Amino acid sequence: MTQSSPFLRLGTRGSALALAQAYETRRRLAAAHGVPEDDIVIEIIKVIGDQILDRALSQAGGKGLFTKEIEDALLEDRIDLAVHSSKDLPTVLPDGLVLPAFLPREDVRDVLISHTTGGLEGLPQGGKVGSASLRRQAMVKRARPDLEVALLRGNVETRLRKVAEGTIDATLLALAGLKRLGLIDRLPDGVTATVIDADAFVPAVGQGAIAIETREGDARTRELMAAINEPATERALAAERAFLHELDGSCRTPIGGHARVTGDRLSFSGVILVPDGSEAHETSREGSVAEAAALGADAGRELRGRAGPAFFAALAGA
Ligand SMILES: NCc1[nH]cc(CCC(=O)O)c1CC(=O)O
Repeated sequence: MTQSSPFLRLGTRGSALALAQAYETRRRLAAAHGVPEDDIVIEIIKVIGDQILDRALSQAGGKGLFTKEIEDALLEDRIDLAVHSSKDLPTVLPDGLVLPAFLPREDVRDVLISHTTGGLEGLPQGGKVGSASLRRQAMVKRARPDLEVALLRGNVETRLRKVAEGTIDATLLALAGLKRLGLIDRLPDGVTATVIDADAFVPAVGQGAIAIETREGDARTRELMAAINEPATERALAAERAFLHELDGSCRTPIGGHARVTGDRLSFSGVILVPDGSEAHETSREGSVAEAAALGADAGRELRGRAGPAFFAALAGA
């Protein structure tokens, strides 16, 4: 095939993690359709979220900061598919875009990176935990009110280095990211990784799952994507994204949502917290995978009702 007509044009951010996900997607597509990997061209697209490193993204406009420029490229027909961390995707897509495939999910759990062993319980009294995630900050405060949480942004390697250098006592990262980067087995000297149970520390909606976005009207690409979709992950994401959609489109709510699919059954756990961890509301659902989105939405509505307007008003003013 000539360079002017590749089999597919794949768009991605340029971070090491984004590229690892793009390569995995390309590998699966090439294998599924019997084409050389070189026929799937990777276009690296700069996004605003990668350039804002000095403040919490929730303050900089929240969701969409990692996706806007890539979605523009899709809408303008400069690429055929975009590869995203599901976690970074808003629950409402721009008109004309769809998510026709989710790849088999990596481990959904968070990992505590620290000098000490014993996970969160092993951290020193009053220790400092760096994270840019409102969910992780609130869950840390809930488990250990004595700990100080500090904003820590930057890519995975930068965050690991901050712990290694002792600027902070610990940080939390997605195990999925560490695995995809091959970092889990070569952490900097002196730091330990402790995987945290997903029931105790509910992961972010979409954590560990790669989502493929395409134009709604591009039947060819959508059909090509169907070959790499994993239904169990797609169903889990339907539940989690419906839950998130009921509660927050803005990325300002500390929120966790996690669905597990076993055969045709789905179980879902969701939690919302206030940023200092002093208040939390949790719920769960069990049901058929066929009603994934309805289960997630119903769980979201329950928590919205239980938390009440004052909970959300306090977040908006935070
Ligand atoms: N917000 C950044 C981001 N988006 C997805 C991942 C990890 C990979 C994943 O969850 O699929 C990360 C880094 C992290 O949270 O440690």
